[in-house]
Formats: sequence, C-alpha cells, structure tokens
Amino acid sequence: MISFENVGLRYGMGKEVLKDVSFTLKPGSLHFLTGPSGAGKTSLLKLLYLAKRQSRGLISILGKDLSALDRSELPRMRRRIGVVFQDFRLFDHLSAFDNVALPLQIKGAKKSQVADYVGELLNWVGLQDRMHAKPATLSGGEKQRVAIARAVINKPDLLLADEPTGNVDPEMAMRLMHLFEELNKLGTTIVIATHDMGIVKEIGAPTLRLDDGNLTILPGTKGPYIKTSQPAWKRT
Ligand SMILES: Nc1ncnc2c1ncn2[C@@H]1O[C@H](COP(=O)(O)OP(=O)(O)OP(=O)(O)O)[C@@H](O)[C@H]1O
Repeated sequence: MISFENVGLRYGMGKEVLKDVSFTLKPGSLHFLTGPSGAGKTSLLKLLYLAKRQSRGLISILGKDLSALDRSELPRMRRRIGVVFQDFRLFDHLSAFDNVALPLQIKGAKKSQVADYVGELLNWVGLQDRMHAKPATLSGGEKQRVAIARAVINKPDLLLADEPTGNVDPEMAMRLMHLFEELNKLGTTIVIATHDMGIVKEIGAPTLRLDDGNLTILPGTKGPYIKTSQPAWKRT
C-alpha cells in the first residue's frame, strides 16, 4: 500500500512544486502519471523512490510510514523498488546483458538462472542481438529497453517508470506496456509517467494527473486495474 496525505514538496526556498497531494495506491495496482511539462511528475516519482523527502505531509510506501523509517532501512526498501529513469542511468562499462543481470547478481542468483532470465527478458524487449553491446553503442530506444529490463528483472514490489516509451516506435511502446502489464499481473504495483495519451487510452488504467503540482485522479476505462481510492476527507 502507498499513501500520500497532504504532501507538499519544494526545492530549497522555491515555490511548492507539489501541493497538498493526497492519494492511495492499492498493492498490485497500475496507474499512469500524466500532466504538462513541469507539472511535478518526476518530483512525485522522486518521493516514491525515496530520493527526496517531502517538505510536508505524510507518506507511506510499501506499508512503511516514511517519517518512522530509520535511514539504515532505506537500502532494503530501495531494493524492493524498480525505477526506469528518463536518462536511463546504465553502467557504461557493462554490456546490456551485465546491466540487466546486476540486480539478480546482487541478490545472489545462480549463474544459470541469471543467464536464463536475462536472455529471456532481453529477447522479449527485442535486444537478443545486442546483448553484448555497451551502452555507448546502443541507440536511445535500445538503452531505454535495457533500462526497463533491468528495472523489472527482480520483479520489484513497486515499479516506477519515467517516460519509459519516449524513445521507441509505437509498436515497441505497446510491447513494453504489455511487459509492464505482465509484471502487474504478478503483483507489482506500477506507476508510469508519460506524455503519450495514446498509450494511456489504449491501456485504460487509472491516471494520476498533475497540473502545476495539484493532483486529480481519473478513473480507468478498462479492467483489471485496481482502482485507486481517494482518502475519505477528499471525497465529495
Ligand atoms: N532539482 C530541482 N531544483 C529546483 N527546482 C526543480 C528541481 N527539479 C525540478 N524542479 C522544478 O520543479 C517543477 C516540477 O518539475 P518536474 O521535473 O517534477 O516536472 P515534470 O512534470 O516531470 O516535467 P517533464 O514532463 O518536463 O519531465 C518544475 O518547475 C521544475 O523546474
């Protein structure tokens, strides 16, 4: 369970970029996060992946109240969260295969299991012929697919993706969305920030919409996505 109660965020002494944001996401739900450029989407994701602390309000992630969380617990929490960053953040000295393998190796998975899982996933994202390439020799879309494979390989409890289909053609974008849906069916809670309203419409999951730091929640148009519930004090 993830819940935000009247959360505000400002950078330094600047104005609030998130204002009184309140929502709850049920475990296993899938949501889009939309809104114009500068509306606060990446900032909201930063709070969700524990890279920033809110300026006010209460946040609970994966059932843990962040205000009661000891700093020493952060690394363990972060390991349960997969993130696809807008700028990919791949390790330049590692091949596509090794970038994707890393989370499994850290977890201590067997070599044969790593080879199977990573091969299968890179195949799914259409990179079977680019497994041994280093990021510098990959196109933007190829890097994006490596970043997605790395974020999902561990079947995280929470997956956050910032514009994960920004660099691929529409056909690959839908394929990647289906990968997220498959992961969602296994129980991963997913939030996908996107400008691509075509994908939002096609998948039909409920949407968190930000406008200048203010959040509204739009219901989904298709199942089986678990609907978000507004906290009682926000219902009209
Ligand atoms: N590190 C920072 N320091 C100061 N202001 C910041 C910082 N990061 C973001 N902002 C400001 O916060 C606001 C929200 O930015 P954010 O990146 O969250 O928006 P966004 O909706 O993700 O935009 P985009 O769709 O263009 O990626 C913007 O006004 C931005 O200038």
